[in-house]
Amino acid sequence: MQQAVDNVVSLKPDGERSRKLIDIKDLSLTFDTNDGPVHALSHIDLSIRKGDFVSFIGPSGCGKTTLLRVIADLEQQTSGKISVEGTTPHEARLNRLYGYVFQAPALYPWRTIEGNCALPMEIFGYGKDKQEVQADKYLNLVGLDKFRKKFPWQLSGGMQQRASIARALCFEPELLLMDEPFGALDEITRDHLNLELLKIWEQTGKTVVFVTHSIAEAVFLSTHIVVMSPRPGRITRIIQSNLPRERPLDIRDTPAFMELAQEVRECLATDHHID
Ligand SMILES: Nc1ncnc2c1ncn2[C@@H]1O[C@H](COP(=O)(O)OP(=O)(O)OP(=O)(O)O)[C@@H](O)[C@H]1O
Repeated sequence: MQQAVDNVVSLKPDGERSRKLIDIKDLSLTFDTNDGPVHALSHIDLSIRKGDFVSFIGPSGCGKTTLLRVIADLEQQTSGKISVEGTTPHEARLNRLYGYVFQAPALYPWRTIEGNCALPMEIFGYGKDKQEVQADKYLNLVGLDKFRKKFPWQLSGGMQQRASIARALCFEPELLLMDEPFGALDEITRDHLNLELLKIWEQTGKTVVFVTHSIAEAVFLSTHIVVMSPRPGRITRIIQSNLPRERPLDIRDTPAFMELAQEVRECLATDHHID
């Protein structure tokens, strides 16, 4: 059964329904390859409201990254419609609506952490002073203020990933698109960055779309969990979290958390066929 995020209650703290930021209707994407067509996305319907934290979860090849890339205007759909803040993804990109965090931090080794953070702002034509103020603000937010003059190779993997989150935030995009940002990190660092990310989400009120393979991570972070399945890539279920917004790590030991994780696990198992 498919249920759009839009169909479940998504309330702002004052009780009002927040506005739609991403609206996807009957969207499909087929890649033409030498081995024939690959149906990466099939009939996707999804609405994401401002302030939501939405995770895409599903087995390898179910189209999570492709869907994120369509939102980011890095891939074009074959059919169907998508709007981002009421415009095309292309216009949204030109309007600097989103910051994108990749699985690998992708920092330039010859630039300092501060210099890496400043890069998108340079491209967008920010003045030097503004670049400094913004880099300062977001390096502080991710706890890297003391490392601003270091080069990426002088930092741990987790710190590099925090720097790439600061880089994605420093031009104040409304939307944060994150493609398995913590997938390559050890569990302790990952826990720590999950907490940091929730804190940033609370403090900045951003909308986050997050790709993960981890059920625990999806349940811990999200307001909505989008379960996907492959061949063709499609949404099989959208689960709204009933967990409180405030989430210490030990929430994972509560019955409510475990029940939700079990629900996601069952959805994944139902649709996961190994060929
Ligand atoms: N540029 C491309 N050209 C051809 N096929 C592609 C391309 N990009 C992705 N695919 C295919 O589309 C399908 C969906 O890929 P995608 O990377 O979105 O899946 P995913 O769920 O993110 O997988 P993973 O969890 O392994 O990262 C896969 O079958 C993949 O091989």
